[in-house]
Amino acid sequence: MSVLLDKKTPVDGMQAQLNIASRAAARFNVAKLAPPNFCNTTHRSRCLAQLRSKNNGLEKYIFLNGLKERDPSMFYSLLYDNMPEMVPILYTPTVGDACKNYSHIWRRPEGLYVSIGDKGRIREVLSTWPNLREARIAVVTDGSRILGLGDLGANGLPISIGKLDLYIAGAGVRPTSTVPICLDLGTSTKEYLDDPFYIGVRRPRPDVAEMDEFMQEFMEAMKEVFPNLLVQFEDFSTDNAFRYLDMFRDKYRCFNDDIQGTGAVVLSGFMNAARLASAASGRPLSEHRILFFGAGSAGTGVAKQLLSFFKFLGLSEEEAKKQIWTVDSKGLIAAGRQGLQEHKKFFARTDYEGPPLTNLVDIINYVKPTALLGLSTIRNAFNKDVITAMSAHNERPIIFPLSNPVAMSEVDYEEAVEWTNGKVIFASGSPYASVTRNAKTYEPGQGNNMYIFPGIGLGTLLSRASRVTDSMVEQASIALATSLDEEESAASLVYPRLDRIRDISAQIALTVIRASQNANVDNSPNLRHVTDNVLLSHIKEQMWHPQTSAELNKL
Ligand SMILES: NC(=O)c1ccc[n+]([C@@H]2O[C@H](COP(=O)([O-])OP(=O)(O)OC[C@H]3O[C@@H](n4cnc5c(N)ncnc54)[C@H](O)[C@@H]3O)[C@@H](O)[C@H]2O)c1
Ligand SMILES: O=C(O)C[C@H](O)C(=O)O
Ligand SMILES: [Mg+2]
Repeated sequence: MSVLLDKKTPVDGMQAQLNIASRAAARFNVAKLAPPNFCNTTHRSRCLAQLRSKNNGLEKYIFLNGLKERDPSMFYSLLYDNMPEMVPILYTPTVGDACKNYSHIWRRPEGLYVSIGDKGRIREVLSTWPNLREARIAVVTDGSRILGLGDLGANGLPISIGKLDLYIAGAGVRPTSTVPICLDLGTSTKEYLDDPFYIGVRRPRPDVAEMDEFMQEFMEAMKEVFPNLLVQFEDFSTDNAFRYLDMFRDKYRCFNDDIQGTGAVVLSGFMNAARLASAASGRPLSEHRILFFGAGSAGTGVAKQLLSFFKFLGLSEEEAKKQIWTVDSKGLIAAGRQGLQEHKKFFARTDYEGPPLTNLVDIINYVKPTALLGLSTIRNAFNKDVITAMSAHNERPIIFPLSNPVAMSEVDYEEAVEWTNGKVIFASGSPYASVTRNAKTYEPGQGNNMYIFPGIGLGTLLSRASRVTDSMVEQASIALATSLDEEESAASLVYPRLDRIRDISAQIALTVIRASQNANVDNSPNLRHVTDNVLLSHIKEQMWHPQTSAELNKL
């Protein structure tokens, strides 16, 4: 049985190695040095009250980070029970602030840095990780495109930590089996190079050849040092994101969250959104027209995955491609444009030969899309004119401003509701609160890959799949789309509520395991011969659980 799988054990390993304080806390109880009226249940409420007393997101992040160090069992227990409140702090959007300021708020080592200077001895550096034997999932960033915030260099580590917290809380992956990694290759951001507190190497980023050599050595060393590891690539700048996925996906157990995870999560939300829009307009599903504003790693990854939406309806790949238009900073992407980057060529329109179309409203009036998806990092790009143009063509326009964090969102929920008279079908990358208008409450969806990667990871680990195949990712997407319960469907949601994420991750893991078996990349033969019900119970049994408050009390 895998080490991911022990249930209800207190957290130690990596935490204990890095957290002398947590051991001190354990001794504190044993030695009965607690204050006379100390009780863990009250202390739990005290911790929550302390969290809520902080004035801003970054302060809350720092508080939670400290709690994780002092008392990891309490931290995970609180996170598990309060995901809708705590996820936006540990993850998007506040993790963006934590990254930007990481060199200033840094308190202790909490992940693995592999620097460009380590080239030639990366294996040795990786071997210093405290929980070598237990390691199962690494989230690896090079800090070059953190959310929509640009090149944050070595400050990118919190994004890996935040993703892994979601694996732990959202899929029951054991904390000691997670490995947050930041590749410290320099930064092109002058502000950091000039900052006396900057924690990374002070140099510009390497050229492609040097970076490729580094990455080859890194991935080989990862496989040697952590033979059971799944690698999730996160927030690499677009060219590198595509290149390393292509270079490594058939050789190592890895996937790229921004390309594949985002593709899967948006396909899933789009399937539900298209049904709602078609119910209002009577338009056949196969006639949806999708306009992407932003054609980077995320935009292109999502567009490729959305081909499946049309293929499920019987369209060929060529026919499916015709339903998709892409826009970058130079306007509508047409095949005739000179110097198109490689990843933009696939969706470049061959049927547009006019002068460059650069204004989004003009593009909408030309394409007449049913859906507008933003992955551009351009705040407020979907202004009132844009949303009004979408409304003019659609009874219920599908508007997904997917850029993160909130400060990069193409449109805020309140405005989208206002400008469409409440008709919008909406999902954003970062969380928004519900909106009440004319006594009616509208609830936004959150189209964030956080709904997908925990289940893909869990399924990959339990099946011991040697690769993450396209079919595993696609099946994950379908499982998410069909996971809405009755109440969520009745409320016309396009994604399930976050507090159900564990159940959903289990469902996703099941389909990922089945897809790995169908692709013959699985290495857990026992799981092949059980029914889906038995497999689902097995998955749930394998999930790690933080201690409950009653269990904490017994310590
Ligand atoms: N919701 C999610 O789960 C999710 C997942 C991954 C990425 N994202 C977000 O998507 C955004 C983009 O990520 P990426 O990796 O693709 O980044 P990127 O920098 O590679 O892509 C940005 C794209 O937007 C285009 N763009 C920039 N300015 C523009 C303008 N003025 N007009 C039109 N297009 C413009 C660029 O040409 C490029 O094609 C980020 O904010 C990221 O946080 C969200
Ligand atoms: O990190 C997120 O919130 C989603 C996504 O991976 C992103 O890069 O924006
Ligand atoms: Mg990302």
